[in-house]
Amino acid sequence: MRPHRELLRASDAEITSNVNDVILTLNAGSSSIKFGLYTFEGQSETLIWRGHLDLSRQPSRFIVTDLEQREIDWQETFKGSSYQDALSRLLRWLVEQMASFRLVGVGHRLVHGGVAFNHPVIINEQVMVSLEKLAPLAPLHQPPALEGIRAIERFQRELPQVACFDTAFHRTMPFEEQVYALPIRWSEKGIRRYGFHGLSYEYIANILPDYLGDDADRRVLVAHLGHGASLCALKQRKSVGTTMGFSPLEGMPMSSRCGNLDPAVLLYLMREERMDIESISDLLHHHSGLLGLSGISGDMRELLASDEPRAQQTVRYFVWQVSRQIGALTAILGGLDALVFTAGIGEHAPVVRSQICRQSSWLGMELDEAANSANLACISAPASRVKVWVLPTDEERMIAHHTYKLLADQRVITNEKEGLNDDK
Ligand SMILES: Nc1ncnc2c1ncn2[C@@H]1O[C@H](COP(=O)(O)OP(=O)(O)O)[C@@H](O)[C@H]1O
Ligand SMILES: CC(=O)OP(=O)(O)O
Ligand SMILES: [Mg+2]
Repeated sequence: MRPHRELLRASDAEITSNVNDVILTLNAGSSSIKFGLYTFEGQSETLIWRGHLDLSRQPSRFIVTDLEQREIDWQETFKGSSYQDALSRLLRWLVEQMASFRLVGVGHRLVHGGVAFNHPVIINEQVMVSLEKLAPLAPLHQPPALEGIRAIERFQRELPQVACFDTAFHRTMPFEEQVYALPIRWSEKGIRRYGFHGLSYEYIANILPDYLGDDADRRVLVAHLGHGASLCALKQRKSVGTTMGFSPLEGMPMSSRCGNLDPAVLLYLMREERMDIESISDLLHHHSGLLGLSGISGDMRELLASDEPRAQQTVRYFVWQVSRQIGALTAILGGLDALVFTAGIGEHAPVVRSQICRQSSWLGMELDEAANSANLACISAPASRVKVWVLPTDEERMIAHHTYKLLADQRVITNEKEGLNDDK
């Protein structure tokens, strides 16, 4: 199940770098930071270490693993539980590693790129001003990512940093997917559907031919089911529709986010319950979804392990809503050839996959339950008309790829190999 690195090659055949030069990737989430360290030999990136700082449980955890997923550093707890504390812990660890490596660039996942950012960009002050303006549209993700950029700037001022956008992959969606039925001037002002999880979908689109062969270009739905959850409809491996919209709140219910909601509910909460903007935002982002419905947990692992009827009802609700959206996006595609599960729930919860496929069996989807339980790559029965896959996503690799390519194209990273050889 390892990704086919060839597909993620930089197109410029000239690009090479010193093997000790590394790029750091940062993927800031609402309750975690995922990071990776990559070297670039020739034209393709190689992961050295990846790590995870989990702030959702106390004590906060800092874990670093190598290519074989062996833990190479493990700090059960570190002082404090804020995003700042986590970043400081990460930067301290990085300094310890710099005896063996030279950090030449940092790539960040920026959830929101608005209409302006269709491609990765090198970050400067002007870019930062634009990104800060977009922060209110993704309050769980954009502020921590911006904090990460500032922290790296304080750490090493001259280090080039690159922003890679979740929204960029969805710019191929047609007009019908990109606008709301508001007077068109609102769309021109940026009140439109952007879509998210784009780096994850781009990665899956890149590796699809390895698994699906020629069928990769047919009608494919990707279900990114993690802490946040969305679906993306792919035709010729380009996004033609997605469930998230203006912000990562739209679409399916998520860990603590509500998903689709009649806008009249918000008007009611303001008018009748006298709720202010901050409390509504807190309700929709932090207290809704699986957590709000079950009253138990927003973590699918805990819901699946619980005997409480409300936990089981919440899992059924999630399955129902995902299946509903599978039907809607299949209509946009005009039929379905393959369904791909990815991200935390998609990759690790066979029970949820099985229930979703059972509810979508009317589409011609039939699982091989043994393959599903074993988390194999192809989990559909041989006779299934719609093929079903489990493909682990890798947003970090996508960020590393974009960062290296952009910095090399712009000659911000230079080829020092010859110089090194001369020294020998
Ligand atoms: N073994 C598992 N079974 C069920 N759900 C799981 C499992 N492992 C992880 N998850 C779910 O995946 C979520 C995290 O997914 P992930 O893609 O890492 O999300 P994010 O990037 O948004 O933090 C958790 O909230 C948890 O509900
Ligand atoms: C956009 C989004 O919801 O991201 P995540 O799933 O990482 O929270
Ligand atoms: Mg994620």
